[in-house]
Amino acid sequence: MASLPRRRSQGPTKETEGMSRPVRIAPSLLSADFAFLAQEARSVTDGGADLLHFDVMDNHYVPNLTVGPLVCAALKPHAMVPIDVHLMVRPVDALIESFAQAGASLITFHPEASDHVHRSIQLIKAKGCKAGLVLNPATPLSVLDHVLGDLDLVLIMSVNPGFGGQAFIPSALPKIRALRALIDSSGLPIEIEVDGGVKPDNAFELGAAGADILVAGSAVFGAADRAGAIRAIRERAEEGARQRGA
Ligand SMILES: O=C(CO)[C@H](O)[C@H](O)COP(=O)(O)O
Repeated sequence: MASLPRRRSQGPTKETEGMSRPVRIAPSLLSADFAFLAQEARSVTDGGADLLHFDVMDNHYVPNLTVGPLVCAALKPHAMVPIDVHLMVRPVDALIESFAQAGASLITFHPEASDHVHRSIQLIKAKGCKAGLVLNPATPLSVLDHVLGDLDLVLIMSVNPGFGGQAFIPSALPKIRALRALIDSSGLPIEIEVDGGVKPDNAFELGAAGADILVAGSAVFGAADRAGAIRAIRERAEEGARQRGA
């Protein structure tokens, strides 16, 4: 498993003062041309992507149907960066081992889709992957109350899950700020990922709110210059992070 670079949740040190807080970009393959998945993945990793975001939808937990572990395993040899698997399936546990074997580095799931959230998190970690919990727009931060310390990452959905190309839901911003404050006060090295409607236009606000990883589907795969779109999202997000003092 490729390990994800980690950063302690802490303010600027003497060494990092004045430096940009890194924001990683994870293009969502949901917006790629699935007939040419390896080439599509290559186009964004050559363009500077830090992760490949792999959306798994079951037409049950969410109203769409995408791909499973076979496709993830087929993609793995062509993925030059870690694969970030977002499970939008219910139940989740049965698929965790398959995706770990298929080459996922990070697996995220929705608390509403697991009968035993703590057990699902431990299962992901036992299979050697980083574990993340996904919060839908209407899911409160309080679901993190007793599991925050077990997580590597929290994914804030800024659209309702199921489709690419939706409009960003603005209430995600105060939620990201509140989560940033919670994580910073805990001192834990937990990252914040944001998914849905991410574009160069809102990347500054997302970086300023405290996002560490931005998922972008249509804004990257729909751009004539994919490398330019990745660069623009990252640069604006890092400007935002600097403004916040991160
Ligand atoms: O998880 C998702 C939808 O459930 C997608 O990753 C997300 O919507 C990305 O697409 P876009 O950037 O076009 O909004």
